[in-house]
Amino acid sequence: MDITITAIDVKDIRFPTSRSLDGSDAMNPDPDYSAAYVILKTDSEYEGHGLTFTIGRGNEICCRAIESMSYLLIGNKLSDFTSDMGAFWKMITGDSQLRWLGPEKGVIHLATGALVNAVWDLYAKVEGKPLWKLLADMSPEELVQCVDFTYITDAITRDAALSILQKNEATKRERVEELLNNGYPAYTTSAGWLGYSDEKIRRLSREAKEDGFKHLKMKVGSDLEDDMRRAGIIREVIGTDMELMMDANQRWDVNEAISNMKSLANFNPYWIEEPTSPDDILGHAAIGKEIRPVKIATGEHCQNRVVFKQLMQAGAIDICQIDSCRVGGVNENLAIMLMAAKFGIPVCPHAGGVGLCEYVQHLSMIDYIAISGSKENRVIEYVDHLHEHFLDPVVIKNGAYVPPKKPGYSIEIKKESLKDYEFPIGKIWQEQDNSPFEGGSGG
Ligand SMILES: C[C@H](O)[C@@H](O)[C@@H](O)[C@H](O)C(=O)O
Ligand SMILES: [Mg+2]
Repeated sequence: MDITITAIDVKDIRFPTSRSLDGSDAMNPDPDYSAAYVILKTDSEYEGHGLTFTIGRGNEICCRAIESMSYLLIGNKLSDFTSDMGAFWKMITGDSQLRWLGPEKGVIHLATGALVNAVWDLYAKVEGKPLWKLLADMSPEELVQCVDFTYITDAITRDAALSILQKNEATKRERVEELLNNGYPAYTTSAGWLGYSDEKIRRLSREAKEDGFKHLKMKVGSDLEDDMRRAGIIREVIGTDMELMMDANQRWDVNEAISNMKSLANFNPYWIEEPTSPDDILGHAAIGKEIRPVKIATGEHCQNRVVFKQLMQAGAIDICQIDSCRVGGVNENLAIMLMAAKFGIPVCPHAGGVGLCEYVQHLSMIDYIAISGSKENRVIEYVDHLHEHFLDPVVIKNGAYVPPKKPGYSIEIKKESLKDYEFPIGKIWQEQDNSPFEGGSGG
């Protein structure tokens, strides 16, 4: 079937999560989880949905960027894109006037992520498959065709990527079966938000353990004494057979990160995430040298495959935290996961936010099936917020993501939620208490 993209709807969707301090960390004390949300309309019954994640104010800027890019899609047939997904990606990031705003970073790249993912959602729906399966059914040649290797050939060539995929081809089916039986392991961040009281942290840590999670992440980076006290509470509840990860959300300078992690090492952290600026490749390398065996994790603010490449080349990261829509969507994440496989670095995606869990499960699954071929030392972040707004929400069983079965990229938000949470006209934002203009969450 061939369909044409006829129009693009963009919506500014915001959830007032700052009221309960869900998602709070040392850098971001009051996030309102938000989505610059896009719907690709077609001349058929199919729609492609996509979003990029922000934490509130400025979400409208992402929406405007998506609108500015939409002319690149409208009027095109889906098959114009799907016949060569790599060329599609080069086209959508290649408009010279729009590219000037990045290139391939910041708001314009967040907008790219939303649009690229919406095209993949549409493609998967038309093919009647969940995205992970659509990718799993591609031959190594088809999968490698989705990747734009511009700027990364010094780390991975098309041929090197192809041989990684070919090596895994014969055993792909076994891993699909294994995934369907056991799912993909998750870790939880739900217990560790910085704004939560000690009682709440204690209760949620206990629940995480009872729910079968083997890894839990806490926030650090506000005050060292406070971080140590909270780490002590969590360790007391989860014991020593669960891994504890720490996330500083870019709060520290390089030397500060080293000295604080020397103190926090007493709690045996598995990794420290975003210890410093996401752009500081040499800084991450320096921190890693001083604090290993604690691992260095980063990626949720890593702007594109080029920075990931350098982090890997410099031996600056031990854990690669891809983000589904910070970079340019599925295609660029395939490039990053292929590089990670080449460098032997486990991919543990950033999730949570709104819709990020729904998205990244598909990416980790294709990583396991076709790229790294392994689940060893790999976990997907899981956060228990806002899933009720999705038509095909994630399912977690025994601390693992259950592979989605419905066609698409699992990112479609329910119509009523799109209406109620649209900023500033939706009913949630019209209620006085939530108004950002009245001393509410938006400040
Ligand atoms: C503001 C957000 O909730 C962040 O704290 C969150 O994305 C976090 O860094 C994470 O790793 O989940
Ligand atoms: Mg983080």
